[in-house]
Amino acid sequence: MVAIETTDLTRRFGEVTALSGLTLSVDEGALFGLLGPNGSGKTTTIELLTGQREPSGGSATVVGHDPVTEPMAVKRAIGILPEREDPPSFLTPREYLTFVGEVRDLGSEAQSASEDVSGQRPRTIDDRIETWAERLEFAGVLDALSTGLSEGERQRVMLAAAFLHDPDLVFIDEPLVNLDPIMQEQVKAVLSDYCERGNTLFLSTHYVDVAAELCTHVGIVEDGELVAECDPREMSEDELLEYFIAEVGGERRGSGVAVQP
Ligand SMILES: Nc1ncnc2c1ncn2[C@@H]1O[C@H](COP(=O)(O)OP(=O)(O)OP(=O)(O)O)[C@@H](O)[C@H]1O
Repeated sequence: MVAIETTDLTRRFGEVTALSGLTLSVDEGALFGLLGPNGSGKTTTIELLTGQREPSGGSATVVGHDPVTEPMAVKRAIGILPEREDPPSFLTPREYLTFVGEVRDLGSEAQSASEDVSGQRPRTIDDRIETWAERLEFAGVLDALSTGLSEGERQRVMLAAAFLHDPDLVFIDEPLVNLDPIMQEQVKAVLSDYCERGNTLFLSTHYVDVAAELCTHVGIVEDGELVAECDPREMSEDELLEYFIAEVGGERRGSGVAVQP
């Protein structure tokens, strides 16, 4: 089954073509990585697929829904962590996640009986929050004001918010920014585990090593165009880096092509 399908998806901002004729298919259960240098159209793609922006041309289907005509159906079915999002500074992570849980209708009996990504069956929103806080190691700051959280702690709270309602499909724009190497490993394990359970992840990243290590399918974008697709499991990280460099212009550019420090 296909989770995401796009045909000639295009978005222009005045004179700038942020995305040009993207045609792509992502299977259910894939850990898909949209890999591209800065300004190549990754965030715009996520915005179009999640119904946050309308395309200038082309079409898309996300878990069977059109993000232009059925944005609310798409919103209900997915989780999302945009590139720059923080919990509100005057709320604690627990308060914020409780709010998200209420918005996601997790208080109802039917929802609270469902199995979450960890295979457990949390009964209440607070059980879910505790489970994610343990998994992503922010239990110690659950009741602290978010204004005092580190960048990495905020990122983990927002990750928990994206997964809280056990969606079948999650979009994450640059999943590992702001995380220390130990937390990166923890989050990678959560993401892989999520897909091994048959769910689908759509990541955007400009880090080749993230795509090489995590993804089952990579699409390389450059100047708003999909220039190549590959299975990173069939190549080493160095080979993917070489492939990427060859596809995005032949030279390694400090601003865009990157392996994490
Ligand atoms: N709201 C906007 N108004 C005008 N131009 C925009 C807007 N959003 C994006 N763009 C332009 O569209 C192009 C693609 O931007 P986008 O943010 O999708 O790239 P990206 O691959 O996510 O970049 P990065 O890795 O730096 O986040 C860029 O040239 C950007 O300047």
